[in-house]
Amino acid sequence: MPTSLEDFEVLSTIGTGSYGTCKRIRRKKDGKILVWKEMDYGSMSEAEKQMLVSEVNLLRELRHQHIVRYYDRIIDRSKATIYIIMEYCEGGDLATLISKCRRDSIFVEEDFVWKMLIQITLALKECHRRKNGQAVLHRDLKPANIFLDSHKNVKLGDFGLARVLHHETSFAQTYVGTPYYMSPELVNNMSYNEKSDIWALGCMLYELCALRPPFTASNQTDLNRKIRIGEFSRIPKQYSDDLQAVLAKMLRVEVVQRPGIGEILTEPFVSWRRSHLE
Ligand SMILES: CN(C)CCCNS(=O)(=O)c1cccc(Nc2nc(OCC3CCCCC3)c3[nH]cnc3n2)c1
Repeated sequence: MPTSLEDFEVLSTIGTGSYGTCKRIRRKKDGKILVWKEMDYGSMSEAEKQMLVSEVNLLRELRHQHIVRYYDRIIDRSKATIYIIMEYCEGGDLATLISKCRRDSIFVEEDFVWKMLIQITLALKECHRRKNGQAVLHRDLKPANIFLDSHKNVKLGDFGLARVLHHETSFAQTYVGTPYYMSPELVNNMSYNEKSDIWALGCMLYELCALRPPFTASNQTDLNRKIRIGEFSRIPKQYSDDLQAVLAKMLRVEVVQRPGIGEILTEPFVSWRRSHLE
């Protein structure tokens, strides 16, 4: 019996993202709280619909403790809408957490930053693991795509949907928000690669500490220049030199000098902390 909309009760709207609306829902048969993301595919071309189908199929394959779990999808042809049913992350997103810390002038605990580093790196490791030759590069690593569960563990979210939006129909979404986390290789119009996700992770962890991105500017040209130079101030003094050192490696302008997923996980103070976290 395929899943239908009637199997769920809509509880509230969490927010509207670049691709549609996210709602908190309750599954009637067992009361489980989930979310669904409503996407209107009415204005998509056949090619885009095909991309959406393949992205949702990739989502279905990603099973990992630090990746938001995909449950199911419902297609309502009468409304040209697809509902993607996913795990509900009670702790909200990292963007909201950072803006609250900035507003209240409180810094994130160093142990939480290390936990973020380890758990997001493990999630990226799963994504980069080649699935029949198809690497699922995230392409859109940013605080608004990192969610927390009820135990403040990381859940990397909104996979693939970011890629679907990089298609021309989502012109508006592509240019919403400043790409603070753009890597030097992307600024230089080179190809996106696994280490571009490492750069974005470095930017995100830096922002978690400093409550602002490592590179900021009032226009794209100045931002690109700063990213190409790659100079940034140390994270606030209450954070350790160890943490500063790891972030500095992840923010190396030269791709070949930037550590890969494996090197990060074998960094002495990362593996030590990892053993203490698990
Ligand atoms: C843009 N923000 C101001 C949004 C305000 C809303 N706060 S918040 O910090 O996201 C928040 C608050 C409480 C619970 C949750 N849980 C949650 N949210 C998801 O997506 C949020 C959605 C992403 C696209 C943009 C709109 C919001 C999930 N996706 C899969 N599981 C999810 N669990 C999120």
